[in-house]
Amino acid sequence: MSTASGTRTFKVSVEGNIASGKSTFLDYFNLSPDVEVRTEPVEKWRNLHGHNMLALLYKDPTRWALSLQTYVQLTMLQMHTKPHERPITIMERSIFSARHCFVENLYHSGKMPTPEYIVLDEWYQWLVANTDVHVDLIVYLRTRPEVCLARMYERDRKEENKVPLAYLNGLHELHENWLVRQVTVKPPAPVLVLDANSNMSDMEHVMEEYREKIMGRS
Ligand SMILES: Cc1cc2cn([C@H]3C[C@H](O)[C@@H](CO)O3)c(=O)nc2[nH]1
Repeated sequence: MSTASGTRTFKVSVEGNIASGKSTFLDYFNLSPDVEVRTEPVEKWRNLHGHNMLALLYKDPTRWALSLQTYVQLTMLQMHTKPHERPITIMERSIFSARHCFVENLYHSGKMPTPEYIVLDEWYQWLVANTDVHVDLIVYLRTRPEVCLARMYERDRKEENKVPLAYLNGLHELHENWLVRQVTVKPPAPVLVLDANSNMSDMEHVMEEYREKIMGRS
């Protein structure tokens, strides 16, 4: 994918569980003029023409999982395909984690009926085959679910205030299967695994190292 000015864009997706530290990690890259950071469009999911799709999901997942995940898939596709202005684009999550982590988790935890799961997968398979959603590198912020649970409650996003550890455990295992064990589907790009359990502010040196790794690969 080339930028408007014609140079090739290096595309990175930062993956990880809920409250694994992605926003903090992305903040470190927001400083560089060569990097465009594209954060997860969670505000769109919280206000779709006045409807809070995220709140609806957590209130009644079986009723609303398809609606939210269909809209997530659209907003992630928009994030992948928006014209790239800078040599490096770093995205918060991707159409891939939408499908292989969040949709999979809802389905395998019995919150999404099989026909709805198949409809989402048909859309996903067509989009991946017919649009340019490629990424060149995945950075996986690897955490223990208990660490995410504590950070999630500390962040205190109102829709998430009843999300149980079991939900984070499910998402964790799916990230591990996808990005580390690679037993289910192969990741779409090489994976850099970063241990994100310690407090992000203690990780300045690690962030610096990763910034060099990512800038070096671009
Ligand atoms: C790609 C993708 C991200 C994503 C986030 N979420 C939820 C988890 C968090 O509570 C919130 C912000 O990441 O949205 C979801 O239900 N489905 C998703 N799919």
